[in-house]
Amino acid sequence: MHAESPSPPDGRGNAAIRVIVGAAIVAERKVLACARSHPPELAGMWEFPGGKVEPGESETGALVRECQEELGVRIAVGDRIGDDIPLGHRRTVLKIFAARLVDGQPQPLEHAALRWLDRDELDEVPWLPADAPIVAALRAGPWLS
Ligand SMILES: Nc1nc2c([nH]c(=O)n2[C@H]2C[C@H](O)[C@@H](COP(=O)(O)OP(=O)(O)OP(=O)(O)O)O2)c(=O)[nH]1
Repeated sequence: MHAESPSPPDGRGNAAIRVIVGAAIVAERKVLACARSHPPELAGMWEFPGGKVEPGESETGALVRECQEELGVRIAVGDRIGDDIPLGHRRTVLKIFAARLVDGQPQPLEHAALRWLDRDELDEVPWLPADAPIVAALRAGPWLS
């Protein structure tokens, strides 16, 4: 028996940390918001496209893959927005990156709906609760101005 030490906030040196990456895709001063279609308890809540970083994958690589799978687009990944966000599940963090479209127009291949939101529209959709600090950072920061 041993006491577990707290997870380091950035996951460095701890392979057990699960990272979920999300893309704040910005175009013409608007950010792309996506309505989840599953699981039932999350359906209808809005998020940034993304998902789990798979073993052996970089965070950027995972984000590019997820946006291709979910939206049918190629993105270029930019700077981090906000800090690591601990999720409810043990040892899971959410990291959001700014991104821009390189090829294609987003299609809701896995989501129930997509919306481009300008700064004044950010509160018009029910975001997943964990995304609140990112939405606040988008409102306060340079990305949508
Ligand atoms: N993609 C994404 N997930 C988010 C956000 N905010 C947030 O709390 N989450 C949570 C919801 C889910 O519990 C988890 C992501 O799981 P997921 O099901 O989208 O990941 P995935 O596509 O790799 O999973 P899978 O369906 O392939 O099993 O992170 C967000 O803005 N974007």
